[in-house]
Amino acid sequence: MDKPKDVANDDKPKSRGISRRGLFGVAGAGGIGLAVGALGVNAVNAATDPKPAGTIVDFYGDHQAGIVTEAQDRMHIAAFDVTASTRESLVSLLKDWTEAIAALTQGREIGEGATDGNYDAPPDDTGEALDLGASHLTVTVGFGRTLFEKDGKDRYGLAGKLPEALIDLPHFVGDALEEGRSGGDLIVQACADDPQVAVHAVRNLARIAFGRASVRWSQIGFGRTSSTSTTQATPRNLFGFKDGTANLKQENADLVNQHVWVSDASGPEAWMNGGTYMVARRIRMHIEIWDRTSMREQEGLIGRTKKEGAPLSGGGEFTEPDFGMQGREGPLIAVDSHVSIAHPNHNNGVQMLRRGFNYTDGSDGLGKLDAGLFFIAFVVDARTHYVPMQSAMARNDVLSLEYLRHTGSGLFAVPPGVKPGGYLGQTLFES
Ligand SMILES: C=CC1=C(C)c2cc3[nH]c(cc4nc(cc5[nH]c(cc1n2)c(C)c5CCC(=O)O)C(CCC(=O)O)=C4C)c(C)c3C=C
Ligand SMILES: [Fe+2]
Repeated sequence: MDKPKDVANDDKPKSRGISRRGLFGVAGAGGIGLAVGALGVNAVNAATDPKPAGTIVDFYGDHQAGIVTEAQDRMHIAAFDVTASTRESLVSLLKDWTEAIAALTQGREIGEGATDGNYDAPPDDTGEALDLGASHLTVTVGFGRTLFEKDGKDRYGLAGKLPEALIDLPHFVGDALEEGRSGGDLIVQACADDPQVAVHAVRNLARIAFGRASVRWSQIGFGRTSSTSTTQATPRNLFGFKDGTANLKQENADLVNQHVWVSDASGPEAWMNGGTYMVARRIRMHIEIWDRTSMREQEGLIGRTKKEGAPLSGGGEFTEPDFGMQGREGPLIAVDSHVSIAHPNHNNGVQMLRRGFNYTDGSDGLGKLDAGLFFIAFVVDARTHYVPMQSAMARNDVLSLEYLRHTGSGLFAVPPGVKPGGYLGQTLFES
């Protein structure tokens, strides 16, 4: 099946003027796979009017949106396995995605729209986001290690451009990773105010990818667990604690430049300048056990108060923790508490930009909620900014040891932002 679909994409008309009737006329002979593959080719050349600017996050810029831009409340993230048989076909996918994302993030319909196309063909846009506006949609795209090299094969001539920082994350103590929730050649993180807008974006990008990439895993997140701007209130995670208090915030550009954006890559890695690395971990939380844990123990495990999110050493939510302050039985913030283990003072000064989401996927076979935190962090280098902290947590953080289980994992190189007329990943393919 791979070949005909690729042929459909690789043989795409050079002129954008081809009619959908023509495309589907050809597709009719080749079956539905060809039809949808062809749709992806021509998916975004007719645009409806942009929605009011108030809910639009600019897609174009030096960096991709969806990183330091204000964290929205809803997310749909999907990893893809690339099935394209040529480099050209992969590039055509990234170009089609770029055009589609530029439209979607402005609240525009894809292609000829959800209702205005050929009456005898499936609509270009699936339609469920009609009337919902842009909803602050951001779509952030990244590349997994396997895009560069898979099973010893350099499928797309990218092996020489594999950044050293795009490692296979090591196994951490207690990891219970599921293959079907881990890895992927491409990642697409769609965040929005409205869940249907985020789901619509991923669904339509998957549709455009048909024949060139297929969804490997996906996750819906329903509530943000971080703030990325000082203008945002700190949300709560499913343990009921404020999460994101000490997060890196967009207003602190110096720290963001130091800890998030790649700026000194050179030679074959220069394409990553302006980019970053996304760590994604699906972390199941043992909600039922937590709910039977005393308030004293809950606060001790986190190292902050539940109500205000203030450090147990005193002050308000944004007071710096004082790890030396002693109580009757030792430090007020326990050395094995989560914030102590995660604090930059105990991690060589490193910080990360967390942008995770609460999730629930119903209940497991034992009647327990399959719920937790889909952890996402953006870092300049996971080798310095994630692996040591996660190793320490996996070994010493009582919260992690007793209440958390990592079930999914991924590390992705997120290329720089797109300039008008350019496409996602252009620096990788054209440098
Ligand atoms: C390896 C990195 C981290 C993982 C994994 C992680 C999981 C995780 N965290 C919470 C709840 C909270 N985390 C908080 C702070 C915090 N967490 C990390 C890193 C990881 N967390 C950092 C770097 C920090 C900031 C530390 C600091 O500088 O003080 C907090 C406190 C509030 C806050 O600052 O955000 C909570 C609460 C859960 C529930 C969880 C996995 C499910
Ligand atoms: Fe944390």
